Amino acid sequence: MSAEVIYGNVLAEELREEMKQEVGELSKQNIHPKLVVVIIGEDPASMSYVKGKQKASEKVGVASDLIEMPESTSQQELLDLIEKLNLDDTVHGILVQLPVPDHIDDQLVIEAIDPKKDVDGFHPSNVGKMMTGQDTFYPCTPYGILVMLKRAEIELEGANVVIVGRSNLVGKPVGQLLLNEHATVTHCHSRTKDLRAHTKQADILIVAAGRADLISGEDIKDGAVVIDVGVNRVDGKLTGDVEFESAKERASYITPVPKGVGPMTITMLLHNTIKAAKQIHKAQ
Ligand SMILES: Nc1nc(=O)c2c([nH]1)NC[C@@H]1CN(c3ccc(C(=O)N[C@@H](CCC(=O)O)C(=O)O)cc3)C=[N+]21
Repeated sequence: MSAEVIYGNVLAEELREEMKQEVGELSKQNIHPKLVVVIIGEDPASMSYVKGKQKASEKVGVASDLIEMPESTSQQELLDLIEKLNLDDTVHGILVQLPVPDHIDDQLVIEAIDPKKDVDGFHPSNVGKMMTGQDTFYPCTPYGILVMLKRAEIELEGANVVIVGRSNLVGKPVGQLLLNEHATVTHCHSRTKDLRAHTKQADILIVAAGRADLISGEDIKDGAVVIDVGVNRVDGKLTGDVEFESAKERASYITPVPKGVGPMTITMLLHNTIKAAKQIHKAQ
């Protein structure tokens, strides 16, 4: 078998076209969705994602401001900036690019963002809503994965989903979203005994461990759906957590890196920003 490749960039393009129409409609009601991205320090990888966000926003017609702060920014300065953005009625979405430098407590930063503007879906209030099956901002990468699976018409109800990685950004929330869709979810991580025994059982395998080539063809079941969330730089090239060529031979569907989950993450960020603007202005 050779898997069908799910190109996130193609789906992202379609969704962005739809969102562009919606932004056009909103502008007639004098609503202009605006995202502010805050980045601290000059990590080249972070800068590259942030540039992607700026470009996509422009295409969709979402205003996107970038605030670049030096590595030496104090925690209080950052919290003050967030407070100012919380109170600014023209700002609908606030994203602080993670990771932040070590001298800043990331959880404090996440909790400082007004949950109504928390387009990353990281605030405990929004995480709690997601966990209890309420409508809220879902974290962008998990939400992007859910949309990809649904668009490919992959059966989620009763599916054995195995997730490798348990971060607050991806592993934990993607499991929650798929549990809400009635999947049977197993979370694996660095302390899991016999990882392969688990991954081999997966109808849908989601790999978000941050280790290049952690998973290869021998680790997956014939006909599995493989979602690669890895973003590793190896010799300057972006690569996933899945050894693509061998996995592709076994899988029914597979996402590549790049052009897979990444572009969908950005798309769902714009979706959340539009949603925030509508909710703040109580638009239809
Ligand atoms: N508060 C916060 N929210 C985030 O959502 C967040 C974050 N911090 N910190 C970093 C991670 C990583 N992330 C990516 C988004 C898009 C691509 C993406 O579009 N990648 C392209 C290629 C980009 C390239 O070539 O560099 C692709 O996969 O095709 C990748 C990674 C969002 N993150």
